[in-house]
Amino acid sequence: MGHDIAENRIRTQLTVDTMQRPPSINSGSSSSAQSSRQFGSTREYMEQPVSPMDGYQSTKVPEKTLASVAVGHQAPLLSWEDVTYSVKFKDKEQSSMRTLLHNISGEVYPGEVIGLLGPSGAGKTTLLNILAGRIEGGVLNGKVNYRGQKRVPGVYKRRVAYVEQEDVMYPMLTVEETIMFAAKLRLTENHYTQLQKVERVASVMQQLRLSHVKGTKIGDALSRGVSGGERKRVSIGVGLVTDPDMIVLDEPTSGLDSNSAEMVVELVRDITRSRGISSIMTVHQPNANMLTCFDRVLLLSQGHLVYFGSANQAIDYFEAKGFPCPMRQNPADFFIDLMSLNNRSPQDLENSKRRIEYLAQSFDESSKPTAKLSLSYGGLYEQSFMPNSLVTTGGLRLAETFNWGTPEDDTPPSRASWLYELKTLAQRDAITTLRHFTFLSAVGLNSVSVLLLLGLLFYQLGNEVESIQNRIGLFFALTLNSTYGIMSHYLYVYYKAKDIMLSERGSGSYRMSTFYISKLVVYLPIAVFSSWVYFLGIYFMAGLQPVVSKAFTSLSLFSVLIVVTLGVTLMVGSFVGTYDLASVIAALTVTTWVIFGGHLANAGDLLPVIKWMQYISPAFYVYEGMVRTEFSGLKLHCKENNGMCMAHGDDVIMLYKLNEFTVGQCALIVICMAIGYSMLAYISLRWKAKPRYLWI
Ligand SMILES: Nc1ncnc2c1ncn2[C@@H]1O[C@H](COP(=O)(O)OP(=O)(O)OP(=O)(O)O)[C@@H](O)[C@H]1O
Repeated sequence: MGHDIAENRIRTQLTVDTMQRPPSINSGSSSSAQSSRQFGSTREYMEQPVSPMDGYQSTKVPEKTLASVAVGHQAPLLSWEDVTYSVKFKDKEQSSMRTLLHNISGEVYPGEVIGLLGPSGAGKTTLLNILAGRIEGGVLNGKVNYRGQKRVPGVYKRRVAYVEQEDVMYPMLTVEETIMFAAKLRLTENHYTQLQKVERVASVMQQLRLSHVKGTKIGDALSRGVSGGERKRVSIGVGLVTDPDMIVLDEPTSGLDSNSAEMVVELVRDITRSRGISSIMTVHQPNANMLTCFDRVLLLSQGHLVYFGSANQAIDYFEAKGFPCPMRQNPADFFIDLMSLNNRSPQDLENSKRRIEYLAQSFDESSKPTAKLSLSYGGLYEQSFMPNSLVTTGGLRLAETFNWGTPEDDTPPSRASWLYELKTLAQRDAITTLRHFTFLSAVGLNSVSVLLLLGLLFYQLGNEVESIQNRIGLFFALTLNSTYGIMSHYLYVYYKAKDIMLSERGSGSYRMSTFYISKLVVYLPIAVFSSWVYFLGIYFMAGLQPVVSKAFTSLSLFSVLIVVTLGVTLMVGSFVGTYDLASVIAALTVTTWVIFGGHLANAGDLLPVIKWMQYISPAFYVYEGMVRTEFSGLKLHCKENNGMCMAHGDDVIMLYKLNEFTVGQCALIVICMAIGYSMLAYISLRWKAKPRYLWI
């Protein structure tokens, strides 16, 4: 019912537009009406062969012209000309270039909402990413101007809010916290007081109708949170809180029911108009109501621009081309059908290819006169291009009153200070980590189970000769467990955080260094303190030497091992693209450390060709250091009939050849490794996570 009303609204609007259009423009319409075919359904006429010239003579001035001149004296916020994008395409035999976008031109004005529509694979996301400055790889040609000038990446990415298809947010934060942290990170403390940020967050939540769920967690597949529509609105809120010039949304309606989807699109339209910003969004299959929210639609098919103008007039335009929209059909469905390849038979496929080719070619021809005009900045359009009775949308009208200032005024928004940024990120990391129930449970369970298992297994070892093997085994078990435990727990949470960082850094939210250090600041205390719990518990349960300095030395060595392991975990996590591969590499690394840790093979008896691996294993130094600390000065009880008795712990050290380094040297080497691996982790992160976007 709602859709029928919307379709009628579009059609009614269409009638008004047609009546108001200047005679020169209307003439095309009337002649085309005669030439348009009369088929029962969209499908039927689409399967008919189309002559490339059929309807060509009746081409009207495209709506792009109308929309461009509708804002006559207003310069576009963003304009793009002849954008062509190709990627390397690997066939079985050879690799060649495949062009995904062909000479796409257009522009968006302040206060305007543009819908990017087309069938799957048409190139919508590709074009959107190019316009948002988020395209990586391939060859990009053409021109994109922001406020009439070439885009400056550092400025542009902070002026444009990009809402990804997948909502990348911390599930444990509430709606309010999510938007508040975005405000804290992206609104500098020099320009905005805390109160102003709070007010701004409240206003964004109100505008996006999120106030009633401000205390609800975002949630994810594992924990319940806000609804899909609300989550999408939070993503939009994160972008809006910085007051961007433009908001770019990739499939904001995907996965939402039609009511929620409509609400999202309507809100974007309202915000665009009330704030005088611009919006561009891809929508896979908008219903008729959503279509009315777009000031203009940009229709893509097979990487070609097929139409760019108002949705109302698109129906008329296509009718002029010989493709009337069947009554009662959702115009958006009609557009998509018109632009889709029909694979039902080779003949259908051929016909649909020719139809798309024809539509692309005829739009390209008819839109040429305005392409250059739309890229000019600040200048007045020629009055002769301006029809007297244009139907402008609310958004476009609002845009006329919007004043940009001059491009020279366009200084980049300043950044928060390094310390403030670190404090904010660490605060956010602390909250998200402490609310991460699964993670904390895993860490807690590991500590308690290791304490109980090893504590009971090696309970009160005593000073008999048999305790030598048990002591050695205990130190091996401790190094093994701590390294495996750290890698498995922290690698996963780091990957999740890295995904969010990559998305947030795309908008220039914060520095890589603050992200990395905040992770260390939060992860290290949790990792170290949780390991102390079981280390000290086991130390006393096993009855190791009750000397404070020995307990302290072993604990310190063990703590540094935790730090090194965390450093290596972050290094693998930073360097390797996927979690699956990283977890395999991490497991392999720990296995290698443990194999060469000095326990499984006698430290002094390794072949020279592999002995070097011992020296890169932190487990080796920590193991040697702990064994030396425990056994030095230890008196063992020899039984009378045991001729091979070792009465002193130092003999054990000699027997296992764990006397290559002093305890102090072991500690120093592991501390250097901890610093080295942590730095390598940061360098890997900078190198691998550095965006390599193409800019034109
Ligand atoms: N990096 C790439 N390498 C090779 N092909 C690519 C690459 N990126 C996109 N494509 C191809 O380009 C075409 C357009 O992709 P794009 O994601 O822009 O389409 P879309 O219109 O957004 O589709 P959908 O609505 O299904 O998301 C598709 O055929 C896709 O497979």
